[in-house]
Amino acid sequence: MLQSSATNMNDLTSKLESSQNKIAELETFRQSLVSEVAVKESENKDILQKMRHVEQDLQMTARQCEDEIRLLKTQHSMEMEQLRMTQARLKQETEMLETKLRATNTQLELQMQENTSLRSTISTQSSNCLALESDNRALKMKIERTENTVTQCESSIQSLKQQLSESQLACQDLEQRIRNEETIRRRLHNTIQELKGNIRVFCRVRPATTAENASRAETMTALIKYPDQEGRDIEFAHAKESATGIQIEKSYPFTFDKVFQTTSTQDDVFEEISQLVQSALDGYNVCIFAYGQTGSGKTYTMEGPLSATPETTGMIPRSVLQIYENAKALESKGWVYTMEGQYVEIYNETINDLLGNDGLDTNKKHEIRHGPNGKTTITDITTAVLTSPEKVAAILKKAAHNRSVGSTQMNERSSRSHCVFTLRLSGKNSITEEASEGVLNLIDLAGSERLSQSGATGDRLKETQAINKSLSCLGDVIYAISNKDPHIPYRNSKNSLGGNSKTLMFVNISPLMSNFNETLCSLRFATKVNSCTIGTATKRAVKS
Ligand SMILES: Nc1ncnc2c1ncn2[C@@H]1O[C@H](COP(=O)(O)OP(=O)(O)OP(=O)(O)O)[C@@H](O)[C@H]1O
Repeated sequence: MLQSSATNMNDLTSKLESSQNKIAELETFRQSLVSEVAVKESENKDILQKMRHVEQDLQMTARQCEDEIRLLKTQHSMEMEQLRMTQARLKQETEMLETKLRATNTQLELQMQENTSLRSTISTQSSNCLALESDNRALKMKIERTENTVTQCESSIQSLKQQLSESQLACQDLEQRIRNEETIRRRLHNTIQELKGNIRVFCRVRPATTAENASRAETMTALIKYPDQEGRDIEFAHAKESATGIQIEKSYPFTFDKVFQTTSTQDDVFEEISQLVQSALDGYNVCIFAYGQTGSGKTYTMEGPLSATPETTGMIPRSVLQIYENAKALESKGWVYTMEGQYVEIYNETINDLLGNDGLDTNKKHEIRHGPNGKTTITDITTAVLTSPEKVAAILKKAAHNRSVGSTQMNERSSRSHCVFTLRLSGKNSITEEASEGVLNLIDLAGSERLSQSGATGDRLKETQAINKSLSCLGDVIYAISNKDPHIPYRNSKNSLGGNSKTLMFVNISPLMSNFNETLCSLRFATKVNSCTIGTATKRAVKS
């Protein structure tokens, strides 16, 4: 055991010795390290010293750099601003230039187009020029020829002037002859009118109205025939429609101076009366009146329908216009006319002034006066001097407005009054020293229907009785004149006729079967009137 401990001791001693050696080595190494650390520390100090220097340098450099950078940045931003401004200016300039370029391009295109058209114009013009040059040559030749003709013409003008002065003398001579012939024409025209007889009768059949055509009962028109070519005959037949067809029960033939069928126009009718109207200008008393039952077309014939057109206007406006135009035309032959118009309504045997200012003044009394010179006048009545066609139209309008229009079962727009339009014409011829005084009476009579037919009662019955009385007086006057009765009952009726009138009666008839009996009465009365010869109308003697 001791042995082992000694061994261990040895071991430990050797170990201690090696450890001490190692410690010595380590001490040596530590000392070398300390010296080395000292060296390093001094180096480190140097380095730190250097680093501080470097740091200071760096800081200085950094500051300098920052200053430089700031400066550069300022410079840069200024340069950038300048650059932006330059860029904007450049952009603007570019845009302007582009716009200019576009305009220039358009102009260029236009110029090119113009150029092309100018080129073609130039080529056309040059070919035209060639043609003109040749025309010019031809014209020059023509001018030469014309100059020759002008010389010839001048000499013929001279001879024509000579002829003209001879013709003017002949013309004056012819004008004098025309004036003489106008006097002869008047005389001949009136002789013809006189030869035709004083009371002439024209029959007019009105067409069925639209309302009548629409109603079945009214559509039944009577059978009317116009057998002759001259338009003077009318045959009125009572017809019955049965299974075997239309059977004529009885036929009634009549003859008048003229028969106007349903298709006749206002123009056709006026053509036939215009000559008679002319007589008033030549100094005659002309009387045209329309007779017939209510709704037979008297007002249509004399005045025209309510809203008349130039085609449908009636005999009164047409006559006045014709007289006005003829009087104007006669001015060149030395005639100067004054025309005065009166328009009255005879209602219930009372005369009303249709041209009065404040509508119808029914309280104002008017009387008919027959003067010793054959002139018939009405007291206190408005007289309109007609100086223009407009004045004529205005008085006709005023009269239509004032006219009293009533209604019966027969016709809605039934007129229960007689209407008398009087036109007095005084003419003087300063060349021939002739003078004339004529009167034109245009009368739209009240409906002639019999009492039983009209269905009138009360005031209407009184009106119808007055109408019938005045119309029967009209018949009395006509018969008395035709029988050369010394007592002519003029004063029986306010609308009596003068024996020195050239008279025309329209008998207006309805085409309806329902009016058959009334139509027959009218046609029979008209036949009696037509058979009257009441002597020759005389021109009013006027001292010039
Ligand atoms: N020739 C014609 N052509 C067309 N229509 C007509 C004709 N004649 C008359 N008429 C029409 O027949 C109707 C009756 O005519 P109008 O009023 O002229 O009758 P009238 O005899 O004057 O009646 P009244 O006695 O009541 O005055 C009206 O509607 C009118 O327009």
